[in-house]
Amino acid sequence: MALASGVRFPARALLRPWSLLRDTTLGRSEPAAGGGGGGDGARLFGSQRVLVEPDAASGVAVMKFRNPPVNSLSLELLTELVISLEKVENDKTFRGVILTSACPRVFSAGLDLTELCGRNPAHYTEYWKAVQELWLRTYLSSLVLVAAINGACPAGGCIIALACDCRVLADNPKYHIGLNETLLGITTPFWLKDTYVNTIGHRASEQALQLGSLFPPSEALQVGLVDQVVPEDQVLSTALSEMARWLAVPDHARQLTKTMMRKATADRLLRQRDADIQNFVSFICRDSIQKSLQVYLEKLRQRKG
Ligand SMILES: CCCCC/C=C\C/C=C\CC/C=C/CC(=O)SCCNC(=O)CCNC(=O)[C@H](O)C(C)(C)COP(=O)(O)OP(=O)(O)OC[C@H]1O[C@@H](n2cnc3c(N)ncnc32)[C@H](O)[C@@H]1OP(=O)(O)O
Repeated sequence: MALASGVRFPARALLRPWSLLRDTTLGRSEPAAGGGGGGDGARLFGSQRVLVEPDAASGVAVMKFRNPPVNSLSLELLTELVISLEKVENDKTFRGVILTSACPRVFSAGLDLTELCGRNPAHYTEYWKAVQELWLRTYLSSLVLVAAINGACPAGGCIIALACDCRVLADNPKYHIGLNETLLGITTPFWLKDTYVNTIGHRASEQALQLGSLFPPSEALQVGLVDQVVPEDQVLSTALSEMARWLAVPDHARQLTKTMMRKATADRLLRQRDADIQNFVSFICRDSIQKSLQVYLEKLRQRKG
């Protein structure tokens, strides 16, 4: 399936893309009707790993990641997120999406490390295409995207949040947010670095990226990585209030302004997408990088208990 940003999607999504989306209304499991869940505010649609709660009356859909235990961005979750976003975008009932987690205490643990370790170049190629695709689709979305960050938000989790228009973080000292790639022995790709710079500025990014800083809520607010820090039980309501503020602006003017602000950053990736994939694949295939990632994953597994 060729998506708006030009990427061809994994074979299993190619065959029957909508088969990934199942109607979860009243626990039924049927193919979702094309065109989205507009019209009936109580209707749910989504997929195994992405729950979508549309409210047609307000034109806002709440999209919840549910890939337990930590919402790591597996190829399946990336694919389902792209398809869910595309579905909401194509339904003109909707003007905004709130991205949040259905897993307790974690927004997203970032890229699924098991997708980055011990696989072959063809797999890394497919995986990185899906990462690029999700970023492009979120970063350039014509909808208002608000991140309701209700848990830890490292690395790829932060990347999703950064692609949104606005970020609300729960005030829990355990809910760190940031790009910690260097601590895993890997480098942040240029387009994600650019997104960081666009959000918190050059000097703060230089420091945070080199140190792999994960910021607790108060520091994240101070550095400008999030727009609001609120008590945990107010994250969603605050995100909805923020959404209302953004939706009060006429769509066409807001969308043109968003494009004006973001196009150069996105174009930089679009111009060298294949080269970026090749770069990633040769980088991730290095023995030294594979070793670093294995060690990091092993430490994560042993940390428990
Ligand atoms: C010179 C050329 C340059 C070219 C450059 C080109 C490309 C650049 C190359 C690479 C860029 C790649 C970018 C990567 C960005 C990423 O997202 S990497 C992922 C980083 N993520 C993390 O560091 C987070 C790790 N996780 C945690 O810190 C914690 O799990 C948590 C999120 C804070 C939650 O803690 P909690 O205590 O609730 O849970 P556990 O830690 O017990 O975890 C439960 C379970 O889940 C497993 N797990 C956790 N995170 C991941 C993950 N990201 N992927 C896969 N699995 C994960 C964990 O191991 C436990 O598993 P179990 O023991 O089997 O139960």
